[in-house]
Amino acid sequence: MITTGLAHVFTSAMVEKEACHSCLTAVRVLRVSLVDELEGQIDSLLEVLVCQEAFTRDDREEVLCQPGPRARVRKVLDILECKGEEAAKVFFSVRSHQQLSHNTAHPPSTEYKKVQQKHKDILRRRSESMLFYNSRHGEKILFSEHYVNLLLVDGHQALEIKRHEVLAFGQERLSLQHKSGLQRKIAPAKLFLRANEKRPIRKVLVTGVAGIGKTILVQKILFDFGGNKDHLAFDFVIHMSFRDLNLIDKPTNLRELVLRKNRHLSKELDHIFANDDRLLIILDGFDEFKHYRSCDAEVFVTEPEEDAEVKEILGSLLQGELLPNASVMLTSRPTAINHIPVGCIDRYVLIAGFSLAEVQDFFLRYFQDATVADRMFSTVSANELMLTLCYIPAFCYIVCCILNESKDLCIESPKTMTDIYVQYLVALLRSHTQSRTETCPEDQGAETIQQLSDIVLKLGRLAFKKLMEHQTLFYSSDPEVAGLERCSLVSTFLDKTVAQEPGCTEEVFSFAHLTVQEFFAALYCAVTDQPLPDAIQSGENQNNEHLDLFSRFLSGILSDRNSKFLSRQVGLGCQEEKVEMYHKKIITDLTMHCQNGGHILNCLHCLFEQQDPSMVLAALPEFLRVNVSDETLSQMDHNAIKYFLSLTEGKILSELDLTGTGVNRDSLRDVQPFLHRCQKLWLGENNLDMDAVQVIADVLKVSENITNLGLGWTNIGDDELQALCTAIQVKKKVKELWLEGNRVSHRGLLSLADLTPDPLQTIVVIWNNLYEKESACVCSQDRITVNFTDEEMWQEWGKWVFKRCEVSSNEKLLAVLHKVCNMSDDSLELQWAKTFYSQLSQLIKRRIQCCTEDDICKKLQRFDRILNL
Ligand SMILES: Nc1ncnc2c1ncn2[C@@H]1O[C@H](COP(=O)(O)OP(=O)(O)OP(=O)(O)O)[C@@H](O)[C@H]1O
Repeated sequence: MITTGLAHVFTSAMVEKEACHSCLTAVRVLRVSLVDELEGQIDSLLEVLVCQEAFTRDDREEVLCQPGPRARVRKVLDILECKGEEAAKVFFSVRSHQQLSHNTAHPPSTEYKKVQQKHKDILRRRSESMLFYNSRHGEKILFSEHYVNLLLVDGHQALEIKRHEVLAFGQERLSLQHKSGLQRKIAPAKLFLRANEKRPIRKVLVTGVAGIGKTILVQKILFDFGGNKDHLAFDFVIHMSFRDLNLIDKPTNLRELVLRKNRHLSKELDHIFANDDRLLIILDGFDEFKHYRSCDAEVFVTEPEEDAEVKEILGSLLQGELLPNASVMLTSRPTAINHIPVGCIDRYVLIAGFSLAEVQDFFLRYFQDATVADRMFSTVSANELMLTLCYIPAFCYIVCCILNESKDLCIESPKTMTDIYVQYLVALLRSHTQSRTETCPEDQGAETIQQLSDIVLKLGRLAFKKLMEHQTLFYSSDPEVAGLERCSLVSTFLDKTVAQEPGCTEEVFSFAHLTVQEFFAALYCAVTDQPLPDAIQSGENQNNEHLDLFSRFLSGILSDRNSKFLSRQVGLGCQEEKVEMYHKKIITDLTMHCQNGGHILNCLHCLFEQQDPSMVLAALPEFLRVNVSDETLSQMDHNAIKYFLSLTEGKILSELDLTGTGVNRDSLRDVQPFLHRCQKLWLGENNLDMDAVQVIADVLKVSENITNLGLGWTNIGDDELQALCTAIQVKKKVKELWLEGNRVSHRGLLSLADLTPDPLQTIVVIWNNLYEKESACVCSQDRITVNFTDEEMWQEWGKWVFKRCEVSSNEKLLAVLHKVCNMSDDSLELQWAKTFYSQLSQLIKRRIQCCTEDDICKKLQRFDRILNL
């Protein structure tokens, strides 16, 4: 134990006289006055002596056996005399602390108050500009105008919640933030207060992933304290950052550490330390401390003037050996927290970032103009993936910068998801490598571009391997993860949660979001000789939906502009053969899906990511069939679809299948300019109100092409049908109208009567509000089908559905099976139905044989059983 600095151990004039002697002599000389002085605090003094191991438990028992406090003090002094000089030193040090904290009862002097005000003014001045990533030197962005509330919550995060968050998208991701914050939200000013807590909260650890706002929270506390706005009950707040502390490489002491940046405190520092219960010390960025692994060493200092290594001084402060009553706020990324001395933290706080309202507020403050902010925010919300990561303020900031630059400089704005992620990666790498190497001379130059790209590749490898294994959480025991732990940059991208399992705790890592993992995986695949996953190489839609985003990112990274950008910024060049191979693959897939009507959405996204119109010309399929059915489409999906449709301008679309995609009036208006080019337009299983039907009617009025229109299960009633019939009358092109599962009654059927047999040759109205007798006269025209009797027509239908099933993934196949297995027994007796269902059953069996996912396999088996009953 280091226990020097005896000048502060003795406080009275008498002590000064004795200072030349040893502590043991002082115990003897001061015996009488010590008994008087300490009788009121002997119990607490005794506890501290035991804690500091100057006294054993047996010593304590011996003291406590004495009758009354004065006798106890005498016993302590007796024991000290037996123990010798070291123990006497500790005793005086403890006594000195007790005296100092006793002094706090005195009202603060005028000088103390003056220095306090000066310190506040300085803090306010220092924190009034926002510390934005990459903000230009001298640029003044007012903190008060740009700070957005951060969501602070108590405690650790459960693993299940973490898993859910890593997988949630867009609005859902941001509303999870909101919900999880509701019960546990803390205001920055209340960090050191907790209801129902007997023990004071002195040591608070604030954690959160890279860029979540830890440093900005520190700034907020300093800013509010400086402006007398906070309600933190402290006289002084002293801020130190580990980046800065890294520059000190010789022994120093707490007094010097404080004065380095706060010379103005020198005159009153003794009093500030003496009033340590009114002092808050903020230590920011523990994970950046070059000695963070050795902070829990058992070497302590107990006096502010005692020289020691920085890590020893800070370790003592955190563990309450030095200024035991001072409050300390420590911030750190989760990666480093298990190097924080165990047991010293009274409260764990997690910064969860922004929820939707804060993201909007951020945009408003950034753009400073409500209209521009709204416009920019809608651009981001239209892009679900982009919105997902906006819960991280740094991401939010980078997105705004990118949008702003493209607005101001008229440069190309980021068009695709990959563009944004690439910029995010580069901005984080730049910001973190610069600041770290600048402040760690011993590391200087170590993190060269080469090393940077090595780390990115290591992360990419981990992301890729785990993605292929369908894993989003990785345990520290995994060798792949263990190999990464020692790189400082890794924590910029990997988030750490501590999992509490019965009997043990384990660290669990994840990327900030699954999309970030997919991005890194794609980057790895693009720049190394790692072969493409089989499922992607084959171009089949089956069993590879979990790789959809991965393949979009891959396409984006292999695109000309992003590959050049990445090679310039991170030194990672894409493999030339891969660029070409992927190019060809997109063209082949596009052609194939257009021809066979397979689900094409992901392929359209890959095309969109490339932003190369020549690829569509190269594809030139004979038919244009665009099947994006059975998936609720987001705005991003619409953008990819529209991009393709606009590139094929002037071409007839043999089919556009928007079945079960959640389209409504607005989304139909969005694609309206393209709809008239369709021959077959399938819009079934979407809830279509009169406004949506009106959009379809408008298209029908001008289209020379639409011959088949599918509106099954769209909740259409007689009025909507009437509107459609009027529109069909204009061009008289529609030949087939599918209206199964709606609310059409006899009245609706009457409005169809005029359109049969010309132009409408087939109208399917099974499962509507029709009663046999009533509709018998209209249905006597055999063009209108109200049940399954028309063998030939249903045979055609069966063929069409079956073809679709063949090119569908297992998940889509299951969605179709849900629909088509809902038939009455009578209908199943028909010949077409027998053929159809037996083909289907064979297809299911084939799929079961090569299905690798258990749950899907079980569902397929269930349908197989139903079909074979
Ligand atoms: N509350 C906030 N209001 C406005 N902007 C914020 C806020 N919090 C963070 N930011 C933005 O995010 C950036 C990163 O924040 P900050 O440096 O505080 O993150 P951090 O958690 O300390 O990250 P790291 O662990 O990487 O050091 C800031 O530079 C700022 O642009």
